[in-house]
Amino acid sequence: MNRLADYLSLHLLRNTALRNVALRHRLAGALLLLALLPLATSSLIGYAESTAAVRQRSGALATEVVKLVAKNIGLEMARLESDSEVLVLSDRIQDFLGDYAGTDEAKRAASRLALPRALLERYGSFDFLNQKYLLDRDSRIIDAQVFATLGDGVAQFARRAPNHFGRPYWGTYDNAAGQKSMVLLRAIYNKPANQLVGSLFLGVRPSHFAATFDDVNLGGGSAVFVLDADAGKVVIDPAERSGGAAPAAALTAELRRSRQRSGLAGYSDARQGQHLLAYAQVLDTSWFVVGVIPASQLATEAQSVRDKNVLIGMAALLVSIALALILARSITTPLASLAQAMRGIGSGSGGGNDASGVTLDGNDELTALARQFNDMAGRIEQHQLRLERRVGEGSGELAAVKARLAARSVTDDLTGIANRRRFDEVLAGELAHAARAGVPVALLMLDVDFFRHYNEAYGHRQGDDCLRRIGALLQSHARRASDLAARSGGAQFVLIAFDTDSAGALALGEAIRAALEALRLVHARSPLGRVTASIGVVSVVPDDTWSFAAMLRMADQAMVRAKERGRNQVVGARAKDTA
Ligand SMILES: Nc1nc2c(ncn2[C@@H]2O[C@H](COP(=O)(O)OP(=O)(O)OP(=O)(O)O)[C@@H](O)[C@H]2O)c(=O)[nH]1
Repeated sequence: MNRLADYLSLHLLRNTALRNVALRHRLAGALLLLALLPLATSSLIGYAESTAAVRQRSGALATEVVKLVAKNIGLEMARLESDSEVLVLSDRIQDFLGDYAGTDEAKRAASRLALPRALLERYGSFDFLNQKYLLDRDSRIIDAQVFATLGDGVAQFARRAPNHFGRPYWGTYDNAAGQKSMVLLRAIYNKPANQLVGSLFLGVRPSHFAATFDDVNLGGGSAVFVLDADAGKVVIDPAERSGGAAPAAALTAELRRSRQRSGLAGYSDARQGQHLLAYAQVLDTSWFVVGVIPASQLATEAQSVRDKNVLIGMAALLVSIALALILARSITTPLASLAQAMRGIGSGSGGGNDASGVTLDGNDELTALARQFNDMAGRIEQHQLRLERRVGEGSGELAAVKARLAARSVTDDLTGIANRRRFDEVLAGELAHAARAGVPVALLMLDVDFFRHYNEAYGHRQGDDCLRRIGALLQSHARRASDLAARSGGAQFVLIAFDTDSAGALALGEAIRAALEALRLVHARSPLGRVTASIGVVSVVPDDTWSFAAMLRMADQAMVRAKERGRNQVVGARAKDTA
């Protein structure tokens, strides 16, 4: 897994734009992604669920509310029922109804007058009852004052009312004058005979029930009312809106379809759009308490939940951006100072901003790295100092060695005076110099006489000593800085004398010869009895045509002639020697 991650991050992305993005931006991006992914996911889920949650919560609430309203209406109805029961079971009403059902015309007439009065005495003070009648066995109103049309309507209502198994029946009734009533219809039996003697018709104003829930509110745009599913119309509406609280037909269809006593449904209204519908049946009636909430209101509530979510999300995003930046900088800043310190080492200006190197507080890997780096920088610095010291010492030694080598390359090992190489260099230089200056330069060539015999007679070591003494002698005759005495090979020496003409050169040669002879170095095998030398001398004012080799040849020829003439003498070069 790690290897795969390494491969993806280091190799696959090597040449992509990502590798060109600064480290702190990449780190911040990674941290942001970590923070954003769960945030975005939860926001999406929250967004999707908020509508459903609001709908469910509102629906549950509305269902509870309508159930409560239905229960309260039911309780009020039960109160009216029990009150009416007390009335119809009273001896007075029972007796009057018994008389009315009898055959005694006088009693019938008296009870016809007494029954409405008894009813009025009982219910006359209740405003909410807009109709109160006692009906005979044939459902005719027992009241001579009542108009025929009204009487017919009530009689029809009573006859059509379903048998309610001895319990009161509740229905709705609109009379000819346009009055709406919630009607309690109670059958009255003669107690002793258990015989149906008539019924009680009590019309309750809808507003009486409406008062039990007119302050119930399910939110803006919503409505609570009572619908008669049998009649397909709104029967109690506290708001008393014109045209009904809602399209009764659509709601009725929905209630009939669901066949539940209470529940939640949706319905669509072409005029007002989508609605949520909560309903609860009033016990033992075809009435339903209905709560209607427009979907637009739910959407508004859901939107406010979402707005809150978005606000919280934005705040969390800002916090995570700030944290990501802080975290990224906490990594990249120490790295940057490490990199700067490394650049410092690379350019030779030290391990850090100051002598103590990189200073990082903390206990993390970067601090450990900085500590190791400081150690390493310190060691490198020590090492560098040691190296510099050794190079310094070495360069002194080297210069001495070089000087020694240089000196050795131009010095004759045996005699310590200049060697043939040095002689060649100097002679060439002097010739050029003299040519420029237009002055003579002289060359003396000295060869020790019978030296082979000397070696043979005294040994090679003494021969060396002899050569050393001759070298020193010659050196002592090189008086000017530009003069040079050199051993040109074997028992042969040369002397260059600048600005010296032929006469001067001959005189110098003679001085050398005499000085050697004056040393009185015994040479038994020489006819001369001591160490002597033959010297060839040449002096020229050189021009560009003069070569070094030609001058050597002339001196050599002069020296050979000195040998031929008997040795131990100085001979000057002749003009023909130049040929
Ligand atoms: N001891 C010693 N002898 C050397 C050295 N270099 C050359 N010789 C000897 O010097 C001698 C030079 O001999 P030549 O110049 O040929 O002849 P010569 O015996 O000097 O006689 P003439 O030059 O004819 O007078 C040789 O015997 C060499 O061996 C040296 O460094 N030390």
